[in-house]
Amino acid sequence: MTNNPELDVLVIGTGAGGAPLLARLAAAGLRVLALEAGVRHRPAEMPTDEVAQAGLFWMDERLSAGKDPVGFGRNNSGRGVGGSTLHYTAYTPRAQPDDFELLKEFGQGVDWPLSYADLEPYYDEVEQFLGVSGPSEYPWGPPRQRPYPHPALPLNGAALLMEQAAQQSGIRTSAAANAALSRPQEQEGYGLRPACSNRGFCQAGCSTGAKASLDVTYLALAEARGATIWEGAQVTKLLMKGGRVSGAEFVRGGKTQTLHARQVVLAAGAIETPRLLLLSGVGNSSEQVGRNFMAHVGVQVWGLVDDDLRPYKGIPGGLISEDFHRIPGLVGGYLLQSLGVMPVTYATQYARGTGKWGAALSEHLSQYNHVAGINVLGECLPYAGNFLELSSELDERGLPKPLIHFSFGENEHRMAKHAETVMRDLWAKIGAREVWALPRAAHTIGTARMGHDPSSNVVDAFGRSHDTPGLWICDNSTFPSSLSVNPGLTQMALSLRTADALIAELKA
Ligand SMILES: Cc1cc2nc3c(=O)[nH]c(=O)nc-3n(C[C@H](O)[C@H](O)[C@H](O)COP(=O)(O)OP(=O)(O)OC[C@H]3O[C@@H](n4cnc5c(N)ncnc54)[C@H](O)[C@@H]3O)c2cc1C
Repeated sequence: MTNNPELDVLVIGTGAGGAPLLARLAAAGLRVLALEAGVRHRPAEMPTDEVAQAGLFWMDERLSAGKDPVGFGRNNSGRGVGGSTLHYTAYTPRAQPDDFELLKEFGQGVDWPLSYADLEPYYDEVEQFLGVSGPSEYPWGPPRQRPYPHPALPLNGAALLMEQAAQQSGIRTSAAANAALSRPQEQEGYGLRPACSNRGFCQAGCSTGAKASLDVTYLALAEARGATIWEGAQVTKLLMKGGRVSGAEFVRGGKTQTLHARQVVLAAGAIETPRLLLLSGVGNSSEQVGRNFMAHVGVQVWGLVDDDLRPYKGIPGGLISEDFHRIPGLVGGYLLQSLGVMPVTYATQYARGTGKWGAALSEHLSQYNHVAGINVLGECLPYAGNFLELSSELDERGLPKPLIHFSFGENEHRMAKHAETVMRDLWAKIGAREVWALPRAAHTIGTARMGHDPSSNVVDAFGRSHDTPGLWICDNSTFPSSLSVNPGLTQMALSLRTADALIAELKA
């Protein structure tokens, strides 16, 4: 049994929510420790081999229900020091101001309890710190305070084709903001991160440190400033004392241990965070824990072309269009992004999306070097029927598995259809021989929503629990709406904002 009464803050999870906050708290001189279920995956130990890299993903079984059951596992969440950023594509667009005000604009969805202006300084800080590479001019959203710290990265084969097709269709595109370096950058606590070598296996882990996963950026800074990270430590319960959260019980090296702290930050992601809250019976007087689960409309459209594209090569996240940020008749909109894809991931997505198997699948995969993909991230509204609950099935620790109910609503179906038509047209423009769509939902969002009203939200606008002192939540679970962009940058900005509120409270 371990006990450390001196700890100011205990952080659970070291992904996009946990890591920036850990660094900020440590830099403020607070005594902080993070418990991370996964282990360290150092860049030099990342083989260019998707199968060997399965350890980057959260593979414990999650049960899926509903009309559009979400495929978990390698599809959508990470496990390791750095969380899902170890395998993210590192697309880092900002949300647009109106993303935070869907209800005001459409009378549907939910408004955030904060605005773009509240997040803007944090967006800027994160982009500079990670070393985001991006365009000097970006056609969408408000003007930036400062340019991106590095020029945009080169486009891969699919991105070049998408750019050509979009030009013919009158759709504007731009090189995307991507948190991989186009020039070397010194990183406190890590050393020199080199420029990206275009290896292309970003989603199997970057082997050079060029991609800004959080292990080589905010977590390196956190440790340099005195934070402690315990890897391989899976929290199984939040502990209460005197009506407040006082620490956590966790399993490390086969032993059950406990740690106590003045404040606890839950940053375990949008599935494990509500699961832990429900398992512990904490923070749920609103009865909203687990509710409002969202996953982006993520349909992909692929084209078969003559060019030898080698889809595994180059930056997988290169080209973007936000021309469909608003679509008449729909609530919200979507962005278009070019794809790069590794072979096993592609085979899995193709088999899942088309139901093809055996000889038909093998035959299709023989053309892998000639496939070009585009995908969308579209707004998903929060629905009462989309939620996480504890299943009666138990995992190997004897804890209930999470069961996630998910069905797209009318808006999501219409958006996916709209996007599919746009993308099919794009591939038709450049003469693709065959075009097919893979329906998909992307990212895990919602389940511990932030908002002003304690009766319908789990945390406040800073991530502070409405009903349980000592508890903060800082991960994708707190998003009130899905936003029509990739969630990573917004999550890191929120993390710094939560850290500032926490520091203010601890130092008051
Ligand atoms: C394939 C893929 C590509 C992506 N690409 C992009 C992209 O290009 N751009 C973008 O913005 N976003 C992208 N994302 C999404 C992005 O990675 C996530 O939105 C973001 O990392 C979520 O942050 P989080 O803190 O909520 O969770 P995570 O980053 O997943 O961190 C949660 C951490 O908590 C740990 N944990 C969980 N339970 C426990 C427990 N009980 N005890 C201790 N530790 C625990 C986990 O191991 C994990 O390390 C991608 C995601 C995937 C899956």
